[in-house]
Amino acid sequence: MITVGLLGCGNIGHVIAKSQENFKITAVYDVVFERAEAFGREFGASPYSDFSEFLKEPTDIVVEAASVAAATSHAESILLAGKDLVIMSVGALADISFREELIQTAREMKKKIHIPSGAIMGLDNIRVGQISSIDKFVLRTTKNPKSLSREAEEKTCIFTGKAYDCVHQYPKNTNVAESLSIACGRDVDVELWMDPNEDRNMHEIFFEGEFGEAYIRVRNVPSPDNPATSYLAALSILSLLKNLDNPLVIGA
Ligand SMILES: NC(=O)C1=CN([C@@H]2O[C@H](COP(=O)(O)OP(=O)(O)OC[C@H]3O[C@@H](n4cnc5c(N)ncnc54)[C@H](OP(=O)(O)O)[C@@H]3O)[C@@H](O)[C@H]2O)C=CC1
Ligand SMILES: O=C([O-])CC(=O)C(=O)O
Repeated sequence: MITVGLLGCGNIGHVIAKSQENFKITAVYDVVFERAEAFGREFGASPYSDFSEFLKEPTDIVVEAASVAAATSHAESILLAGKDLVIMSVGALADISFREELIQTAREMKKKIHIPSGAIMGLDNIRVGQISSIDKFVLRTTKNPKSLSREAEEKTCIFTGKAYDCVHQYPKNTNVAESLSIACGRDVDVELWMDPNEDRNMHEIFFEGEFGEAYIRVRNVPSPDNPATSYLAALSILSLLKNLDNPLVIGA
């Protein structure tokens, strides 16, 4: 049984807690301690108000499902505590020097940093961008204004530019832009749209290079408890955890 420490007792945390099979969430931490306590009571995990005490619990892996700020503050100490790490708030890795320091720490500690596929598909083969030339890479994300905590009467483009800038402006909505950038090895182009007639969180990926061309479109059901987050994002952590101890590795 894999033991999991959960950082962030919100929407994703609850989805994964409801489907514990080959893993058990044994320790939880949230910026609001009462939330960690309630979560601990419901799912039988120990709640912590002190992050260093949370790290002393003997867990194999910590799942960060909190915020870019949480990932930035705590990722290094999680690795230094000898735990593998799943990062959901991938925007934290947009800072290249921070990312390289984390990778170096993980290497020294012989630990892994996992970036789940999250709210998109195709991250596995998009890594060809690291070994082969890419001529074009665009992510177009379209969400209902509610998912962006905004209002709009018509379809409106609210951002065009590089992933690095987008994740800084919309850290709760465009972590996938950073996942794609890390996978393909370049700061990808991003368009962010809000559309009052779209009830899904849609991500379209346009990708051209030496290999040929690809177009991937996912139209995700928003999480009922947090419409900014696609339900698929939580499922992707579950599939990652389910396969962690499987000797058969698929889609690498
Ligand atoms: N990689 C991907 O594809 C995707 C990534 N995400 C990201 O995953 C993360 C979790 O999403 P979700 O569960 O829906 O978010 P929620 O807001 O529902 O839950 C996050 C929980 O973590 C808490 N939290 C925030 N900051 C901290 C902190 N510094 N320390 C401890 N707890 C903290 C929040 O508290 P409070 O509410 O008070 O802030 C909240 O209780 C988000 O960063 C989201 O942007 C989401 C979708 C896709
Ligand atoms: O869940 C989604 O559709 C994408 C998202 O919020 C993110 O990348 O942060």
